[in-house]
Amino acid sequence: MDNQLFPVFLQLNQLRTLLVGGGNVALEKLYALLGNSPQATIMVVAKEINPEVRAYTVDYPAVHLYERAFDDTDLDGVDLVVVAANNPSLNAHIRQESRKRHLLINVADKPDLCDFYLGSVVKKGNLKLGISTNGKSPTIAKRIKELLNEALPEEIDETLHYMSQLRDLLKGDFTDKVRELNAHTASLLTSKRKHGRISK
Ligand SMILES: C[C@@]1(CC(=O)O)C2=NC(=C\c3[nH]c(c(CCC(=O)O)c3CC(=O)O)Cc3[nH]c(c(CC(=O)O)c3CCC(=O)O)/C=C3\N/C(=C\2)[C@@H](CCC(=O)O)[C@]3(C)CC(=O)O)/[C@H]1CCC(=O)O
Ligand SMILES: NC(=O)c1ccc[n+]([C@@H]2O[C@H](COP(=O)([O-])OP(=O)(O)OC[C@H]3O[C@@H](n4cnc5c(N)ncnc54)[C@H](O)[C@@H]3O)[C@@H](O)[C@H]2O)c1
Repeated sequence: MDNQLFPVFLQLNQLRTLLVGGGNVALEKLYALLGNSPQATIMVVAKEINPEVRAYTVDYPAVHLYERAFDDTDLDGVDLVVVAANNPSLNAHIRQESRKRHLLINVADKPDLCDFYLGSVVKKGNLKLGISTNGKSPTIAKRIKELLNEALPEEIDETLHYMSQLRDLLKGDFTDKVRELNAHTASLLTSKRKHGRISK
């Protein structure tokens, strides 16, 4: 199967997300959503919301918990849907209703029902890398995350700040700016090549 996934980085803080389910898998999804986007507005709907979900979300005022069964009207006014419920026919129903409304949906661990997948994430300040294995092995995605976390220096964020300031100082048209920014960063690659860490 070829790899058709198109990566994007969502401003979840500007969107409304519905999470159906309040168990362990829902908690994992909340870690992923709020860990990256602490101001995300999330409506959690579940027949039973476990105490860990309650405890974790207490510090996030934009998360709203509703302990009751899912209703189709929960899809009104949301942008994104994440399902972590333990009921296959409910999953299929929410998938169908979401598509009718042109809402993008993720059903945890059910690639066939997903419009988008969650990825493993490496974060160093302003640098964020999303890792996908096209659904082949989330375990490998996790290992690559750990590898890159160790390999990338924390100082990379300082470099980003410096480059951002430099860009603001540069005069000239777009082409001139790009040329100058490339010239300033070319040494990053050549010094690594010299030390044999990047092969050509
Ligand atoms: C990124 C991460 C985000 C998150 O969930 O937060 C994520 N899964 C994570 C972990 C993880 N999930 C599972 C294991 C157990 C070991 C294993 O199966 O490898 C582990 C590893 C662990 O926990 O150590 C079980 C599992 N997951 C899926 C299936 C079904 C299938 O593959 O067919 C099954 C089997 C269920 C079963 O056996 O019944 C499917 C999906 N999981 C995805 C994302 C999407 C593809 C991402 C990609 O392309 O790589 C996709 C397609 C849809 C989605 O759920 O979005 C997080 C990364 C870890 C991290 O960064 O720490
Ligand atoms: N727990 C795991 O490690 C794991 C791993 C892989 C896959 N899964 C799958 O992920 C799914 C969720 O797992 P879990 O461990 O979080 O299960 P769970 O039983 O802890 O949680 C399921 C949640 O779905 C809610 N729910 C059920 N019917 C509902 C309805 N009609 N409306 C609203 N909420 C409803 C329940 O109230 C509960 O909060 C299951 O399908 C499970 O097979 C779980």
